[in-house]
Amino acid sequence: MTLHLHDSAAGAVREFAPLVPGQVGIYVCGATPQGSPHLGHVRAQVVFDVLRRWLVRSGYEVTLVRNVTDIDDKILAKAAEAGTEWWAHAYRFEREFSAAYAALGVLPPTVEPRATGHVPEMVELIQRLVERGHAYAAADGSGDVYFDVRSWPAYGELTHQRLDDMEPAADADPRGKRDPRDFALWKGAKPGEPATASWATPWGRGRPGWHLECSAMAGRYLGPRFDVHGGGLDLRFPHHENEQAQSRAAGDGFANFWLHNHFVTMSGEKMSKSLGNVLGVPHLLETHRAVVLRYYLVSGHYRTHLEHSENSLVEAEAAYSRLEGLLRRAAERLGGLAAGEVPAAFAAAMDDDLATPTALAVLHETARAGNSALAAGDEAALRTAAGQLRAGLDVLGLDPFAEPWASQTTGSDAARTALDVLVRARLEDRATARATKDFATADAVRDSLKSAGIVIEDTPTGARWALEGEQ
Ligand SMILES: Nc1ncnc2c1ncn2[C@@H]1O[C@H](COP(=O)(O)OP(=O)(O)OP(=O)(O)O)[C@@H](O)[C@H]1O
Ligand SMILES: [Zn+2]
Repeated sequence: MTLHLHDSAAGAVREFAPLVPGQVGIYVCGATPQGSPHLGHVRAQVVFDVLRRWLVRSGYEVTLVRNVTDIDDKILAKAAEAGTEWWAHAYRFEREFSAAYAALGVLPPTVEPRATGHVPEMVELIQRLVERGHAYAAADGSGDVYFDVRSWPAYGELTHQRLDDMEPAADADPRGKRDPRDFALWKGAKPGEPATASWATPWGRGRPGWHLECSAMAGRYLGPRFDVHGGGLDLRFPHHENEQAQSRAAGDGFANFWLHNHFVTMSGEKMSKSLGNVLGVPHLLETHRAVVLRYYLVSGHYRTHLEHSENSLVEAEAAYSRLEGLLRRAAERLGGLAAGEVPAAFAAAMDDDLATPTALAVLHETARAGNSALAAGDEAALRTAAGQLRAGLDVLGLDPFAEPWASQTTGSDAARTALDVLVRARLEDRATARATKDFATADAVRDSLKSAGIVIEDTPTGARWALEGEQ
């Protein structure tokens, strides 16, 4: 089977074929850094990071562009509230987003363009639209420039909507518009706004409309036509519909596939700053390992919502510890461990529209096979299973021996060595007690270790220990 992806524009799963053999260009809508990142924001980036890793593993060269919308009405409003410069506000939270992505093992994009650095590309795109009769300067002299939806019969094609059924675009004063559904490409500067928040254009000073930014940046780095455009489900309309309309109306083919991730939800509702039901990433990292948060995000299919609960993170910790535990024991037994090929069933699941829940189930099967091989002393089978497990986890960004996780465990490795010395001493006491048939003492040792979360397994070569959930 080859890779198949659900294309939201087609409303169906389609076979994926890159426009240029061997190369894939992906554009993912990044953050509007008006506040701190929450778990939902990170889910979106983890989803496209997994797609990228799977494409790379499948032999493609991937260019991934993720923008930062560093100028926006909400940023201006929040900065004014906080009494800071908008650009300082945006950059502060941009850094928080970068830190959250890095903490969860999201690989840096190939390039991360900021909207404010691409005004010339935006002006050029508007000019093309004006020349082709698809954009016009507002009649009220506000300096706004609008996309003329009636001039583009394909408007609505991405989300399968008819123009007549659509609501007015609420992004600017409707008085300057030819049609209330026309959306702003460019927003004229208003009195009282900071001078630094506007740029000179043929239509006067102003700042970019949100949709225009993404079209301009995608075009700059990926060209007029590219393979995949991604983002959260909430961006399908109006953001992505408008991106596609303006790029195609300007003569660009734009995205070949549209992928949309579903939400992290709480009580069934999208985790969202405006609803106030957010869990900040730094806050979650105080009580959960980053790799476990990532395991949890990957454990759901990207097209289904992921209802957050504390219990699901506890389950993720137990499930990931099982996989990690086998890898650590295998590395210990084999004196190191190389990644191998992913299991065939894992590849089939990933090719089936990134079916990560199935892919993870395959990895748990692989770990079980590894555990049996370990117990049976079959090193060849153990090497194969553990190598496959590492390869699969690497695709999901969860390989404990790869960065960023490998260096994070250095400290705990030292702690683990110390623990090993202490536990082994207790195991020797137990062995001595058993040898003298003092079973009461032997059992007391076992019980006291158990109450500390340490389980003992008696093997033909002596007793071994593991942390609960790891065995
Ligand atoms: N709860 C969520 N689950 C999954 N993805 C999300 C969630 N919230 C936002 N995203 C995605 O994160 C990316 C960056 O979003 P953006 O900065 O525009 O935030 P937003 O949607 O305005 O967030 P909020 O609703 O919290 O204000 C987008 O692709 C968006 O769809
Ligand atoms: Zn976008």
